[in-house]
Amino acid sequence: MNFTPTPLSSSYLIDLNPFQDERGWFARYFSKDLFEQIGHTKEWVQMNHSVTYKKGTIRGMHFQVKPYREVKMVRCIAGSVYDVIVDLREGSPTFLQWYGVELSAANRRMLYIPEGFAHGFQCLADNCELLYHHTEFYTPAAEAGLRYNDPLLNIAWPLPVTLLSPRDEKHPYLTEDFKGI
Ligand SMILES: Cc1cn([C@H]2C[C@H](O)[C@@H](COP(=O)(O)OP(=O)(O)O[C@H]3O[C@@H](C)C(=O)[C@@H](O)[C@H]3O)O2)c(=O)[nH]c1=O
Repeated sequence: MNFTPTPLSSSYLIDLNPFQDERGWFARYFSKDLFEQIGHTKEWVQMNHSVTYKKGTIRGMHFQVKPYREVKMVRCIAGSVYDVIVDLREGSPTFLQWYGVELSAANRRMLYIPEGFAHGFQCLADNCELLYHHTEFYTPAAEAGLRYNDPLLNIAWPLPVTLLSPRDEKHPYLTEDFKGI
């Protein structure tokens, strides 16, 4: 595995190093010792899988607030998505900056998302599948979200939006006095 820091501190793009032979390939995508080198010491307590049917659909932007903030690691195993994170850490030098990257079944990249970030993605193809690893349990009372099109974030989504969940249509817009999570 190769860990490449993104412009938002403590978040990483992770590339696999597959062993290839005539049968196919084999790759490790988590190893406690290697992840400790990037400061990851928590346990994954939940793993989720989503399928999104339609190109252009957005899911996000989601996060959990204290004391249920969580690290997430995401990986696309079918299709291709534009994956976006937003730094919501109070006092961070990159507060409210976003970073986007294509994750696909073909490039096998993963994104490591520290606590204090919002996360979302747009499907670049039909039938995209994502795997998520979480360090906290799903806690509906701690769930929160940002609007994908918040003018204070100005995220450059690559495609017109074809579908959003009713919940994602209703997240509040940020205000100038937002101090972070
Ligand atoms: C996120 C989540 C949802 N659910 C339930 C609640 C709801 O009935 C149904 C669908 O939930 P949602 O509409 O919130 O799913 P979705 O909009 O796909 O939420 C996901 O979005 C991406 C961007 C993320 O980063 C994920 O962590 C997660 O927040 O699944 C769980 O049981 N466990 C979970 O961990």
